[in-house]
Amino acid sequence: MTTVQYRTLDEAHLDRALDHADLAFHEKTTDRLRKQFREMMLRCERVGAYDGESLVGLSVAIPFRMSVPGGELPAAGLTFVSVSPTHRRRGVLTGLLDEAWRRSAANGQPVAVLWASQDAIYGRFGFGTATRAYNLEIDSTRPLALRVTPDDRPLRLIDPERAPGVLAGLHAAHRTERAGRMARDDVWWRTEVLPEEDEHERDYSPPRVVVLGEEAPDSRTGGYAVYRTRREAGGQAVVRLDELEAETPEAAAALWQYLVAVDLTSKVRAPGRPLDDPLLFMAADRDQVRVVAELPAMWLRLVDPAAALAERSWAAPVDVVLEVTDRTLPDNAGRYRLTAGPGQRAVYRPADRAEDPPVDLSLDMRELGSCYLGGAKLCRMVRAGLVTEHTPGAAQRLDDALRTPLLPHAVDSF
Ligand SMILES: CC(=O)SCCNC(=O)CCNC(=O)[C@H](O)C(C)(C)COP(=O)(O)OP(=O)(O)OC[C@H]1O[C@@H](n2cnc3c(N)ncnc32)[C@H](O)[C@@H]1OP(=O)(O)O
Repeated sequence: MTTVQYRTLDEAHLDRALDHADLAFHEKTTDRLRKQFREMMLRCERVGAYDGESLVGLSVAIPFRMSVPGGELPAAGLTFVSVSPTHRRRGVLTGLLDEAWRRSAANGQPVAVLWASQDAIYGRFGFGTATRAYNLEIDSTRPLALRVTPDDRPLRLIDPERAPGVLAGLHAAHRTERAGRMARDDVWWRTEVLPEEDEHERDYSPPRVVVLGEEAPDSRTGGYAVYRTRREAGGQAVVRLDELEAETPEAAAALWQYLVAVDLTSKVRAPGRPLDDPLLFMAADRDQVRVVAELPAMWLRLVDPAAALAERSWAAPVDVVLEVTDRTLPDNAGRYRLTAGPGQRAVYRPADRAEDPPVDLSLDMRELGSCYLGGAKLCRMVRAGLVTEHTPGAAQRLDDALRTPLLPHAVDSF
C-alpha cells in the first residue's frame, strides 16, 4: 500500500505535469501551448500528488481578482485538476482539494472557482453552479432585426496585437457591472482572449477585433467585439463571437448588426452569453435569435464564508440563522447567523449566543455557493427540496438581500 503525498509541484516537473495533464484530458498539447502553460503555471499555486517519485495528480490555482456584487475579491481559479488513470477513485482528488483549501486560506482567497469537465464531480466538494450561460445562434442570412436604433459611429477592424491596449479600458470599466468576471492583465489578453490559434477549435480563423467609434485616449471605445470565422461544409461560413462589450444598448446593437452582416456567412454562434443578454430583449424577431443551449458555467466554493459574505453588497436587509452542512470543510459546518443590509458589511458568525433566534434555513455549502453571486434563488431550491425552510418567508428574504440588478456572468474560462 503506497501513500500519496501532496506538495508544491517543483519547477523542474512542469513538463511532467503537462504530460500528465495530456494523459488525463486526452490531449496532445502543441509546443506553443506547452510554453504558454509552463509560464502560466509559474505564476500559480501548483500542487502535485506524488506516489513515491511518480506524479499521479495535479491541481493548479490561478490567482484571480473576481467581481462580486458591489466589489471584488481574490479568488483561486482551479484548473488542470487531474488524476492519473492508475490512481483514480482512491481519494487523490480529495487530497488535492484539501491542499487547495489550505493554500486558498493562506493566500487570503475566500472563494475558489472552476469550470468543471463533468457536472457530477464538484458538488460533493461544496461547489455550486454560480453562473449559467446561454449558447445563442443568430440566423445571418438576413439583416438582424432590432428594436433599438444602432449607434451610427464608424466601425474599425484593428490588429489583434494592438487590441489589449484599445479594449482594456472598456473591459475594466464594465467588469464589475456583473459578478463573476476576472481582472485581466496583458498576458491574459494575449494568451486567453486573443491567441492566434484557438486552442479548442483549431479550424477557426485568427481573432478579428472590431471596435466602435474613434480611438479615445483612455481606451474607452464605444464598444468592441472579438470573433473568429470558419467555413462550413456547405460553403458558407459561421461567425463565432468570443466577446462583446458595449457602452450603451445602441453600441451593442451596432456590433450585433455588424456580426450578422459579415458577407458569405449564414450563422452567428454566440456561446457563453449571460442569461439576461440585452440582445434577447432588443431582438425584434426571436425566431432569428435562438437559445440553443443553457449550460452551467462557473462553479464557486465558499472557502471562508464569513470573509466572502463580508465582501459583497446587499440589496435588502436580512437577519437569518442558517444550519449549514459542509462535508469537505467541516469547520464551516454548523449554525451561523447572517446579518447584512444595504451599505452594511455582512456579519456571519456562529449562532451560539442565547439571544440568537432558532434556525430559519437548512442547506449545504454547495447551495450557498450557488447563490453567492446572485445567480441562483433559494426559493427555487426550497421547492426542489435542496433547502429546508423552517421560518416561512426566510428564503425569500435572503433572496431579496442577495439580488443583483444584472445576473452574474463568467467570461473567462480556464
Ligand atoms: C477544474 C478542472 O480542472 S475540471 C477537470 C477534472 N479532471 C478531469 O476530468 C480529468 C479526468 N479525470 C480525472 O483526472 C479524475 O477522474 C478526477 C480528477 C475527476 C477524479 O479524481 P479521483 O482521484 O478519482 O477522485 P477521488 O477518488 O478523490 O473521488 C472523490 C469522490 O468523487 C467521486 N468522483 C470522482 N470523479 C468523479 C466523476 N468523474 N464523476 C462522478 N463522481 C466522481 C468519487 O466517486 C468519490 O466519491 P465518494 O466521496 O462518494 O467516494
